[in-house]
Amino acid sequence: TESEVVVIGSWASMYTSRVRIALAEKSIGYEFIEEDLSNRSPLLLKHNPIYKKIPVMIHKGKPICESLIIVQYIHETWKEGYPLLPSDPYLKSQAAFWADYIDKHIYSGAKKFLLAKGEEKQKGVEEFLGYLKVLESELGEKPYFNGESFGFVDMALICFYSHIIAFGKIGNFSVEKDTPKLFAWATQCMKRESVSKALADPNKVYESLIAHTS
Ligand SMILES: N[C@@H](CCC(=O)N[C@@H](CSO)C(=O)NCC(=O)O)C(=O)O
Repeated sequence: TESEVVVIGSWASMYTSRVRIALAEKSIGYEFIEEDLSNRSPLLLKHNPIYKKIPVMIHKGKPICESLIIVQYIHETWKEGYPLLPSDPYLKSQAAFWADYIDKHIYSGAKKFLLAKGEEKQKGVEEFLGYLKVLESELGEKPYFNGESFGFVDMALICFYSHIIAFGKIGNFSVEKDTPKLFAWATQCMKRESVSKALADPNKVYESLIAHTS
């Protein structure tokens, strides 16, 4: 693979979608390699020997791992075009805080109820909705987490949207009813081609989740 930019990822991986959104916002072309995590490729093992996870971005032969770090690398490497992070250090710190909050709570929170039954499941769903409500109150009346324009935190969360819809099917909650502000925000983000082209179909995500959690 001699393309200048290569992404090793998967259609079902929200973290991979994050990188695809960032590259699209910067109009950077790349080669995409679909990884089979049940049978990892030598390329993945070579370029992410520590975590053996996707996504990995390979730029001029050198690997960058961890989706938020990849987005920051893209921001710093391709300086022209759409800004992926605020230039102000304080605003950048707040964006990093909320992206970190998302990565600490959203997927791990969902896993609590995806595999649970009955009382445990209900408790897990309430806890998960609690994390979404914290994000909802952080969003407040702003159109985007970063304020007036789509930015780093928006990218960090919207990549989960198809999964959150699928989680709602399993956990019997509705984003539209339970977190209406997030629903309105996501609907707005989905109008961006960079987002709509990167996210998996929620039904496909749902099918793969129940296949893996039944
Ligand atoms: N913090 C990392 C998480 C990547 C990840 O978990 N990727 C998953 C696929 S997406 O659900 C993965 O590679 N899982 C394989 C494994 O956990 O072994 C990031 O932001 O890039």
